[in-house]
Amino acid sequence: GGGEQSPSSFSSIALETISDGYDEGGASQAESIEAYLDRFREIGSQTLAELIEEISGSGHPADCLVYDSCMSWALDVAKRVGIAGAAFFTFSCAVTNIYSLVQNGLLKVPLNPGSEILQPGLPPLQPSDTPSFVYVSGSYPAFFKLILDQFSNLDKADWVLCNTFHELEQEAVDWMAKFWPLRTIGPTIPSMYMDKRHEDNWEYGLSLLKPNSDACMKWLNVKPKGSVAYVSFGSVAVIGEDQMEELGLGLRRSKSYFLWVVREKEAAKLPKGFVEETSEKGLVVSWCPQLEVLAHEAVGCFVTHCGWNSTLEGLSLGVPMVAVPQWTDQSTNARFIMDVWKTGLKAQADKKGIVRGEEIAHCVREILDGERGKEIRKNTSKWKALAKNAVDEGGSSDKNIDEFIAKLVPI
Ligand SMILES: O=c1ccn([C@@H]2O[C@H](COP(=O)(O)OP(=O)(O)O[C@H]3O[C@H](CO)[C@@H](O)[C@H](O)[C@H]3O)[C@@H](O)[C@H]2O)c(=O)[nH]1
Repeated sequence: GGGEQSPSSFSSIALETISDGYDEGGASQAESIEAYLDRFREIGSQTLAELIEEISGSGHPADCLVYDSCMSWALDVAKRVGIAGAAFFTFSCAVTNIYSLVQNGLLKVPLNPGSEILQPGLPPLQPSDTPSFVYVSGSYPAFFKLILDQFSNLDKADWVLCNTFHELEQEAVDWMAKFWPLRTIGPTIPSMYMDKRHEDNWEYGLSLLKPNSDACMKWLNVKPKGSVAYVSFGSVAVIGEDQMEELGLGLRRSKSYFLWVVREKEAAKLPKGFVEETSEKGLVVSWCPQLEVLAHEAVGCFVTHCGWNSTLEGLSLGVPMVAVPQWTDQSTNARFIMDVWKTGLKAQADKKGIVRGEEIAHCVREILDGERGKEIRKNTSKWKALAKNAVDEGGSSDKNIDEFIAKLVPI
């Protein structure tokens, strides 16, 4: 829930809704996150079972329930009504692996701040490279519990699907596949940006907010190739006022053009007069068509919070990244961008956890004009090709999807 725009086109997929128990007034009526999640589990289990029943009466009964891995109760519903269940993980496999290692006790929390983490399926990591729920002990306990609960009944899942591709995360995928029927099926990016096998498939079919598409594309169309830094922090992150100011300073100081997405709710934190004073080189919008923007040749780098979708999009469309992680899984994604895939630079935060304007300007400059930028662009081209191959006919993700579909035998 909570989306401000309704789904536009789902092509062949029909969209149904179920009640989460908060039909009047929405989730904000709940006393706490815990209360919301409890009621969602309780009411959702009933309403989801009813929906599956209803569908069974139609000409196209459900064979399998693919559920967001954070709704572990949905698997119990699938089993109760006698259909297959597939957990869909929307994080990277490395992140999912870290969470599973915490859940089964191999990785003990709180982490020892000084010691390197050496665990199966992962490169050596610093504690601060793990998701914030893990390394900031005691933070967001309700979310952390939800995250660990993903594994509570996972042994009963018929499939574990991950939005990644084998070549990208071989170590984590091979390790986790020892325990679960795990298949990589990503990147789940619309076909026209990848293999182009599905001609109408330009969009996810769901946009969280309404993009200012015309303004963005018109602005980009007249900018030279590789001259623009695209800046976005996704749909959730709440940026501190100090950090916002530093971002503004950095963009002002960097020599490049910038397209900066500042969600409406965040706009009051923009430095006073910023939009007017920088209008020669910058455009600030409340939401943009991100895939279209990343695919535009004017864009030379992506300053990102490293949400997993943005990370995959940047990597698959071949855009070098400046990683400015905020919380949850983003710190892990940032580490992989910088040191494993080598498709970007991680902007270093100061002692207060703030990335200064100087640092942002420096990273953007390095990527657009520096020596390291050249090396990074070589790597981004490589990963772009590998991502496309994975979803194209006969690629690793394509084969996994075929296998999943072939084995869905109606009962
Ligand atoms: O102006 C914009 C900005 C973003 N997007 C899209 O919005 C999505 C953002 O997704 P993501 O990068 O994953 O960020 P969040 O919305 O912040 O995602 C949450 O969920 C992710 C997946 O579980 C986690 O990895 C993140 O840490 C968590 O914040 C992407 O598809 C973007 O293309 C737009 O279309 N227009």
